[in-house]
Amino acid sequence: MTAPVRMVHLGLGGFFRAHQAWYTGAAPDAADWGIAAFTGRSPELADRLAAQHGRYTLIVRGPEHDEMAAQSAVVAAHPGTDVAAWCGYLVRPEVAVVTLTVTEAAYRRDRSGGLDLSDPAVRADLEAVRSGAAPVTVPGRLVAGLAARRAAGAGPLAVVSCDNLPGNGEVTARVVLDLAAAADPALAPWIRDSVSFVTTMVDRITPRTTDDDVRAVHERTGFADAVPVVTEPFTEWVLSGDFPAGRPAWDARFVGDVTPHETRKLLLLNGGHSLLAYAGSARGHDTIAEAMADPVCRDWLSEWWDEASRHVPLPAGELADYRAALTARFTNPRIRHLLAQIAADGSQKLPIRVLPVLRAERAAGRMPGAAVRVLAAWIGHLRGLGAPVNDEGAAPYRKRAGSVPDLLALLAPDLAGDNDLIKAVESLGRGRG
Ligand SMILES: NC(=O)c1ccc[n+]([C@@H]2O[C@H](COP(=O)([O-])OP(=O)(O)OC[C@H]3O[C@@H](n4cnc5c(N)ncnc54)[C@H](O)[C@@H]3O)[C@@H](O)[C@H]2O)c1
Ligand SMILES: O=P(O)(O)OC[C@@H](O)[C@@H](O)[C@H](O)[C@H](O)CO
Repeated sequence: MTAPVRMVHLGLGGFFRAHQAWYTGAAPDAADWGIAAFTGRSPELADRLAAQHGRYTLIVRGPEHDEMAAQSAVVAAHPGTDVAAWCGYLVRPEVAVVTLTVTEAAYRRDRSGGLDLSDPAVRADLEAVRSGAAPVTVPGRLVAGLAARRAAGAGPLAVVSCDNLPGNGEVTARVVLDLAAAADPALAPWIRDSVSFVTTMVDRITPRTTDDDVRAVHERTGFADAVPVVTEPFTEWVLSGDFPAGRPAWDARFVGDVTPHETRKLLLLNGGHSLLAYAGSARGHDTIAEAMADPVCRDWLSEWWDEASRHVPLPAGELADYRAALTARFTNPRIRHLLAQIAADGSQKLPIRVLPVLRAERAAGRMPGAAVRVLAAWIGHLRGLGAPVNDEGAAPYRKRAGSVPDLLALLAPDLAGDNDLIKAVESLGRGRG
């Protein structure tokens, strides 16, 4: 029997299906928790998944073999443009949880961390929310859905961001409340009272599915699955916040403060990924595992982990274990995690994954060679080295990529007067030719 829809997801992609949907399907009360999932933008995955009634295969790819399991937590799939269907779920009192995996850029923040009200798409959505037309951005869709819920008297619910952003619950609350306050003064107080913005650390490496994966699923299971998902055996989910209308009995960790866990993961795992994406692709590698087989990249990663670990508030033993586990995960030769996939949206990722270490090290009077290397490698990438640039926010940085001081003035104005840092970045850039 199909589970009733009690969860709604925005950003239907690989990671959501390997992580939140997997946790929901594996929960002891899975029969009570169906998910209606919406793509962020293009309809393609929704159409393909809907044609399979939401069913897909999760390929859990270990270093030696694959395990394949049919997944059924997703009971409806819709294109993100179907705002009527989106609001149609949010007005149901039994819908208790909204999850998000929409990428860092989709939160549309300005430099202060609030909603970027100068963004034309945000301004258009402000008008759309006011006039009852269909919004396009993620904050716009959330606000439209919450306005519909309020009007229907459907009660409180939880919004759970699962994107790689520090304080992703607070980030989501801020952009939603900024838009709501600008659109309808009565809506923001209702959201403050009725919506719980849960903060999470999510972790499961999920590379893009390839045609070989599609073929392998068909051969092994007999199911002609057009949209299987590949992931690694490791998985982790740490959450902090309330679920006022209930939640599935996920086998996750619930804590008062996610910060130490997210700092560990964002700096060591994601920061390490970004280092390899820019510096490793410039050395001719295509995947994380290939870069890990290069002793030069391995040394660079180890330097980064030494530097970043100083700024993770966890015991040394725990960090050593995490590094060992990360090494095993990154060297899994059967996971083809493309450096080009990880390199995308660097202008959004560097400030989160690398700049906190750079700032803290400079404040302590040290020159952090590894953080400088990631920055120099990203600048090299903007100049055309390694993985191609796939980043909507990159244009102003590309214009300034010829000058480290100009680029720094835009990326991190507080560091722009640091001449020693500028020299260090420039000299690494020269060294890389
Ligand atoms: N892939 C991983 O290993 C992994 C692991 C942990 C967390 N995450 C988080 O999940 C996010 C999605 O990763 P994925 O692997 O599922 O990617 P994906 O490309 O498979 O899916 C991304 C989804 O986000 C939507 N989207 C992208 N940009 C958007 C925008 N500007 N506005 C609205 N929607 C947008 C897409 O339409 C799609 O539905 C990542 O950005 C990251 O924050 C991913
Ligand atoms: O998903 P992104 O684009 O934010 O970052 C790319 C990778 O660093 C990321 O997806 C990791 O694989 C993931 O965070 C592991 O849990």
